Amino acid sequence: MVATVSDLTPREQASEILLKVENVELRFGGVCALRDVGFEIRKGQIFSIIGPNGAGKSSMLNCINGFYHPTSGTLTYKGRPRKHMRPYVTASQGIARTFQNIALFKGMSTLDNIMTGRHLKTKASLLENAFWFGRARREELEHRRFCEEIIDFLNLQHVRKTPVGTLPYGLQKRVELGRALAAEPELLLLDEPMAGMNLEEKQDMARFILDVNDEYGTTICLIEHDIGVVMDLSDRIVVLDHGEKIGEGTPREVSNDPKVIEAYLGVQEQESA
Ligand SMILES: Nc1ncnc2c1ncn2[C@@H]1O[C@H](COP(=O)(O)OP(=O)(O)OP(=O)(O)O)[C@@H](O)[C@H]1O
Repeated sequence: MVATVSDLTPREQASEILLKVENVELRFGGVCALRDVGFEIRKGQIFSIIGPNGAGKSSMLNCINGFYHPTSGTLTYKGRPRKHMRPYVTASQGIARTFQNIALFKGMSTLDNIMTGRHLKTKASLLENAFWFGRARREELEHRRFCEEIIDFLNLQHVRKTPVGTLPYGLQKRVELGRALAAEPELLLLDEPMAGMNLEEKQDMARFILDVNDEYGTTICLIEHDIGVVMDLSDRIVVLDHGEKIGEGTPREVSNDPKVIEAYLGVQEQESA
């Protein structure tokens, strides 16, 4: 199926390509999760991937952060094509992500969970860390200061010492965002950050995503089923269906694309009616 791809706005053209996905195919035995998928994410964009259940959205994020390896095709990040890259390598190159299902240490506090996002920034040796002297001590104080800034930024001060397992769902999702931000990502992958949230929690999360993009300059790749949120937040959207790209463009272009309406948006409307 040939997807409609619209022109970029002048602002998008002016910013460089951070991630280029070309002809990516991903197979699990007989299941083709992604087939010939391609798109570009430019620096500073909020880029969304949408589509029905099983369309291949999470598989795409998993390819970007190195959790899955495409069967064929290329991913080029910051100008360098890469193959078979492990998640810790992609993380060290500035790609962070949150998960569809919350993946936090439930018994640990908000601050300690966010601190775990700093571990790739640690340079002190095992010995220095074991005895907490010299570089280890200095680093931990710097990391703590950085994480406290994130806590302020995300309005989590009132729960900074609370074990995250006792927090309401919306706040846990916010802590997960904080942990991803602690890694100072250039590209932040958000897998359904609003799933299971009430309206107020969604509005808060949408505001934080915009603030992260605006204040930290972080490029964001978002998967989200709430179409209203996607249309409000995104600079550009790619639409997948059965592993194939069926549309791409601005929110307005995508929402007027007959193929996208037939495969996804029309169904969404019927479901919410
Ligand atoms: N590890 C895996 N092993 C086998 N099949 C997989 C695996 N991961 C994904 N798939 C299959 O790939 C296809 C795409 O799944 P994926 O989770 O990427 O879709 P999705 O668009 O994220 O769906 P949802 O919106 O429901 O999360 C599905 O058919 C799924 O069953």
